[in-house]
Amino acid sequence: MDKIIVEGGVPLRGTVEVSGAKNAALPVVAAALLAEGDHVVHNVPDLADVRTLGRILRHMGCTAERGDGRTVHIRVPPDLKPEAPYDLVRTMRAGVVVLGPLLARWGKARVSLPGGCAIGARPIDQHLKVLGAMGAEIAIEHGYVEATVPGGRLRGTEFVFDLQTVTGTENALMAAVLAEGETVLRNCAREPEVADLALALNEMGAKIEGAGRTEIRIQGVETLRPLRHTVIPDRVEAGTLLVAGALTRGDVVVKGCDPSHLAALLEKLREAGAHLEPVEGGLRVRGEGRPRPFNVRTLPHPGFPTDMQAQVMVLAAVADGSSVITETIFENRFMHVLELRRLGADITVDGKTAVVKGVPRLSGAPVMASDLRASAALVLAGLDAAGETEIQRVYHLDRGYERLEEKLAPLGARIRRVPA
Ligand SMILES: CC(=O)N[C@H]1[C@@H](OP(=O)(O)OP(=O)(O)OC[C@H]2O[C@@H](n3ccc(=O)[nH]c3=O)[C@H](O)[C@@H]2O)O[C@H](CO)[C@@H](O)[C@@H]1O
Ligand SMILES: C=C(OP(=O)(O)O)C(=O)O
Repeated sequence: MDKIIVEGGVPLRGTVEVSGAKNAALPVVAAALLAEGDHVVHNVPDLADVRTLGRILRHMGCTAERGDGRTVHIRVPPDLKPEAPYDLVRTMRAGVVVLGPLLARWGKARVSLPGGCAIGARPIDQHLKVLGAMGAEIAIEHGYVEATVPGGRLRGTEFVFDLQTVTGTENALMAAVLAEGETVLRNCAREPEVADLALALNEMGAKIEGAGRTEIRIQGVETLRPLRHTVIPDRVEAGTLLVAGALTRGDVVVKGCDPSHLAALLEKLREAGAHLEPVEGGLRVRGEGRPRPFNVRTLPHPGFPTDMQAQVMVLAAVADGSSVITETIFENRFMHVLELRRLGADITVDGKTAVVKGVPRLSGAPVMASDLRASAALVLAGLDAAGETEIQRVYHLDRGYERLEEKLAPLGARIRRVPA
């Protein structure tokens, strides 16, 4: 198991390029299951989760290969085995996004329930409810979702989600595009990744209106053509790099990001005293002195993203005053707190709320990553802490960042990966 070693205290300077979004690439690649033939998806990040999804597709009988660099080629055969096995799905929650397309195109699916997850229970009841409303018959057997569509074709429906779910909305979209008649989905997630998936589906010939809003209308079509799509930039990676620039009192240009996806974070960075300016093709961030304290409440998009909560907590940890951070999306997403305390942070947690009293400086120590964004927070903390921080279990980090250390080192960070 690799670890990452960071020596803190260097203000980061220079330009860094953002990769394609994990959370958009995963459903878009899964959407290939909706059409037989040769699919091409550009700007796909080379991440552990994307490689796992490739393995799931190959298990079904597809081919899925990375061409040169950021392009992925998928061939979907005329017949396949509509199954996502436990051994693959257990390492990644997003494996569930194959369920909608399998039912829509193949009328059958056997998909392992995702395994337990550190950040919360993460049920998939809404996914199953909407697919049931479209006519799928679903049973949970031996840890698998076993679903069939009597008659072979889902039918359009009107459905109101009990809560806004990102992958639930994505599964519903992918199911509805080939269903008979119209589907109206209400209380949908509005994340940019949902809109990107809808764009990709429309490029395949789907008829979706309203993605990115809470009400989405889909007219089902008979068949779709293969994908030709370029994935949007990763707003969470971009956000993490912006925090790195501000935290280290650096001067960093994050190229290739879309500022319109980052509004809630940028607001907080400004409140914390960072200077932000749009530059050609990206955003420039400059940090000066200690951050000012700020309060954050995670919410569905366009609110502050839960996937950036751990990273901004590091900024709060060295702020000149107290900040309050409230996590409303996942019930167990404060696991980085214990490790940040090991680095000298003064944080108390009461239920959904963390009170962070800024200290002048963190001090390096060995720490353990517990989940993806917690790992990113520990890397950030290490960039600023005095001395050396050694982060273990970086396989969590590699689920969502394309060799983060190789993006940070050219900015001057003293960071290295040590293979186990
Ligand atoms: C691959 C991907 O895109 N992952 C993102 C996606 O995860 P994911 O799609 O799993 O997250 P959801 O939006 O579904 O979860 C939001 C909340 O709804 C709850 N819920 C969800 C579905 C359901 O059927 N029942 C239910 O109760 C969840 O437990 C959670 O409390 O959105 C999250 C919230 O922005 C992000 O943190 C993840 O990075
Ligand atoms: C929680 C995350 O991802 P996933 O839904 O893939 O677990 C994340 O990207 O921070």
